Amino acid sequence: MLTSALHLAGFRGVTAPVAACLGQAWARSLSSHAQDTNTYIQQALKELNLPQRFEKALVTPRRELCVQLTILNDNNEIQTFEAYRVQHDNARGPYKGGIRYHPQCDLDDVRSLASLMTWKTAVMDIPFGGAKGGVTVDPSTLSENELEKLTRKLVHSFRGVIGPHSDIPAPDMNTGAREMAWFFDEYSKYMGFSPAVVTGKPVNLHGSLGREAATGRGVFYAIRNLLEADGYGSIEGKTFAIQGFGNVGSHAVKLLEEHGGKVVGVSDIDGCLYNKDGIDIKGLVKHVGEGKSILEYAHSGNSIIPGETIFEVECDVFIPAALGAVIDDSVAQKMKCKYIVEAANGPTRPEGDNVLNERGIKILPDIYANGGGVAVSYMEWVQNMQEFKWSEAEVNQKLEEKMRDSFEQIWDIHQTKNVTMRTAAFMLALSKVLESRDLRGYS
Ligand SMILES: NC(=O)C1=CN([C@@H]2O[C@H](COP(=O)(O)OP(=O)(O)OC[C@H]3O[C@@H](n4cnc5c(N)ncnc54)[C@H](O)[C@@H]3O)[C@@H](O)[C@H]2O)C=CC1
Ligand SMILES: O=C(O)CCC(=O)C(=O)O
Repeated sequence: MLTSALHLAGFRGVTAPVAACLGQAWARSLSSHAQDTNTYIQQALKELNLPQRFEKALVTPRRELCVQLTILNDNNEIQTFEAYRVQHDNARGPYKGGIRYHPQCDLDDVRSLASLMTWKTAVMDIPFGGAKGGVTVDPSTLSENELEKLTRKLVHSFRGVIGPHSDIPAPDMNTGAREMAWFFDEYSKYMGFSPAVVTGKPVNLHGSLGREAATGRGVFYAIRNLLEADGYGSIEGKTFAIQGFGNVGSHAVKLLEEHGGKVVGVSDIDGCLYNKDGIDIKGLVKHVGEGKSILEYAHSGNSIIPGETIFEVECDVFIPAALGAVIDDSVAQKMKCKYIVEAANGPTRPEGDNVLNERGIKILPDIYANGGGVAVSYMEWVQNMQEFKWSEAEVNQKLEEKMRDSFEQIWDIHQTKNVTMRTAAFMLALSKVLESRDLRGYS
């Protein structure tokens, strides 16, 4: 595959993609998040010895949709929100990627996340491209009724560019099965029954068994593969610290605990819990499931420390599982772990990445480590298309195989080309996307 990428070095030029962003200037300069992702693309292109002329086509999204959503809130007042769908690349298949509800979500953020999806689906060898969506909203300030109205309005605005064969959304931060059910229902009102328009749906509404836990489960397999390949042994007795205890984080550390791992630090938006002897994760999952804050779990040896000190917790593996761009150079200097496994999207900034590489801290990158979610989303889509249902054991087994196959390819490039695992993963992804573009005759 590397050979085919090198062969592509001589291939004809690539078209400037079609991009249309309503309401915001298309040509505005890229700021932090998107530029960070582009830096990693540039590093991999250099290692592949591919000409820089590929860069523009690979970093530029093919389409951007920016809309304003208006809802009548519970007090009968009008509220408006910015929403985005960025379709980055579809050379390998329909656009695919989650929808995030977050107060700091903006176009730059979504651009970066959409690009990461293109590379992630390629690394995971799933026949999809990459996209991402987001709404600038703090969902904790809205009632369930208001969130439902917002989600249905989103479908109304996006329905022209999404579809089971064109662009398939999924959950991301602050969205889950409930929002996906509203999404499926609203889209089906316009287009007829279409369960495959969105993945991550409730199991009783055409969702896949295993999808809810899939990203965290994939992170668990990723850690296991890494420790084994690097000769560091099994998960048993190793220590872990995690930022983020939502869908991805909680499922990942629950499995780590079940396999003998000791989770010494857990942080979320409220703060950080620390216990050098290991936090009882099973108990914490139950506690948080009852709607309580992790900080109310400060007993039996658990102490509360400031949220940002999670990065300084001594452990074998640190898992960022919340927001992007949290590990910059100054945070990277303070980290006391042997490995970082990126469950979040884009948690490490390039300058932080450099520091960590210099310090010998090994990073398993997001485009592989959190790829379990989209892998099982693909399985959900396949089941919807076939009107068939697989057992949870079948789904988990296929996920485990996918995580192993992709890891082996990344590890092989990492070892043979003497590059970081991040660069190896991007080299793998770029070569696949470029090959598809070539085969399709993009010029
Ligand atoms: N849900 C999915 O299937 C996938 C999610 N991801 C990524 O994983 C990450 C987490 O996503 P989810 O678990 O789905 O979101 P979630 O909304 O279920 O949980 C987010 C967690 O992050 C915490 N958090 C938010 N802001 C924080 C801050 N400033 N400091 C510390 N903690 C903070 C929240 O308290 C919560 O525990 C995101 O980067 C997302 O893009 C990646 C692949 C798939
Ligand atoms: O499940 C999916 O389709 C995409 C999930 C996602 O947004 C991600 O992997 O970052």
